[in-house]
Amino acid sequence: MITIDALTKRYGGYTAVDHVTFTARSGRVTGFLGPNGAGKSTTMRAMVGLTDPTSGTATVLGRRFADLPNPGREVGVLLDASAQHAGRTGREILTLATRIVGVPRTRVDELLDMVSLTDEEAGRRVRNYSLGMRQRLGIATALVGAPEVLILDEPANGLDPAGIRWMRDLLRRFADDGGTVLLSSHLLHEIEVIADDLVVIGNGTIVAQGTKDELLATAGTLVRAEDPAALRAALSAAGLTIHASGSDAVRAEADLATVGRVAFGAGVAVTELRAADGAGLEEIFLELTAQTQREGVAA
Ligand SMILES: Nc1ncnc2c1ncn2[C@@H]1O[C@H](COP(=O)(O)OP(=O)(O)OP(=O)(O)O)[C@@H](O)[C@H]1O
Repeated sequence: MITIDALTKRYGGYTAVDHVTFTARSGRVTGFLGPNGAGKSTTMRAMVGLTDPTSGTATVLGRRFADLPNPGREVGVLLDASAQHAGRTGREILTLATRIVGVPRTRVDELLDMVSLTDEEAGRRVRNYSLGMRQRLGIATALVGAPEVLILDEPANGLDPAGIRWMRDLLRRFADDGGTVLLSSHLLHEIEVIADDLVVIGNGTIVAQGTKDELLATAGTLVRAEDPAALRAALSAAGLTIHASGSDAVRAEADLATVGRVAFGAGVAVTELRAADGAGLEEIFLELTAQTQREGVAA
């Protein structure tokens, strides 16, 4: 379990993280989601003692990271897959990690197997690794001490679709065995298939959190009609909050039955009616974090 309580980090007059509070629970994969510069890395660095909070606390398994007796046995950390020594081979890096954490060298082959790096790949220097291979090696390094908690910053970066599926299965098994997983991403699609819970950060503050299912439910209903203007008018007249979705569809903040009834009552012929699901969640994410989007995405 990871507990973040009113965590604030200021750099001079700039507040990078502002009273952030959330919990990543054991047995769950928690996705930490936010656009570039939202404060994800700063929060994660504070969790593992690399950044001193200005105020507030971050604890892992009930203790500050610095107070854990052998952190490598309790918490696996991957903050930057490119931070490994480029001149060492993958096997050398893992062997060193086993010595630091204090586990038998035989663990290296188990780990290589776990992250699907072949013997030949493990013998190459890291400077010749693709980003995806670096991520696999980084995840293997995080797993060296068979920790209870995993903290991974953008671990899906550089992974191809098969790699993302592999990581999802690995993290799922880890959580199903009772582990706690916190992983960050600025891409909703990467995280929504993996995460059970979501914490959304924008501009240094938490803008939404809950189970993925809860957040999906708030995504509402996607509806399309032959006459979009009549549909919008009917939904608005019924007091529903609506958002444009694509060129002519509408996302309404209401359940399927309500939206269907309103359209039927107004005599509007509907051509599509479904739960807004992932696409809706993406819109919510963009709306919630709109102020922090450099590209100025409209809410
Ligand atoms: N050492 C520092 N000094 C000053 N500002 C910093 C420092 N570290 C981070 N920041 C600022 O704090 C804000 C949050 O940065 P952070 O790296 O936590 O964001 P992020 O959500 O991880 O973004 P990304 O998805 O781009 O990695 C940014 O505006 C960043 O410029």
